[in-house]
Amino acid sequence: MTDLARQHCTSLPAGTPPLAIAQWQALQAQLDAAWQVVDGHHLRRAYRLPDFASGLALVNRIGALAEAEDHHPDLLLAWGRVEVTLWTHSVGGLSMNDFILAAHIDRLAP
Ligand SMILES: C[C@H](O)[C@H](O)[C@H]1CNC2=NC(N)=NC(=O)C2=N1
Repeated sequence: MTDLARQHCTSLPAGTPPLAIAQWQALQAQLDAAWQVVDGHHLRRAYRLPDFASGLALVNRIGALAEAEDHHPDLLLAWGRVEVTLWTHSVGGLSMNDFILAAHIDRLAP
């Protein structure tokens, strides 16, 4: 298990700034290589699945993690595809919480 996957999301004080480039690059290196940082603002991973039901099951498992961590990705479900997009609304960009939740998601078998 990575260090990130041992951590849990925490509520961030008002005014917390988004992570700087060097900070998110170091965290991204600890995740599955499938995660991409898009526009320096959000974190995205796409999964290919054999059918709709497998994607729905993955969405449900990610949803349960999101509720447990009180940190919620946008989830796109299509036939054979799930896309997970994470950012922290309260900071207007990326925070530690995005990388912690991504590390927990990486522990789920797709
Ligand atoms: C009160 C509660 O902790 C907040 O609304 C949480 C819920 N889930 C969240 N999810 C995401 N992705 N960003 C947030 O800032 C966020 N805030």
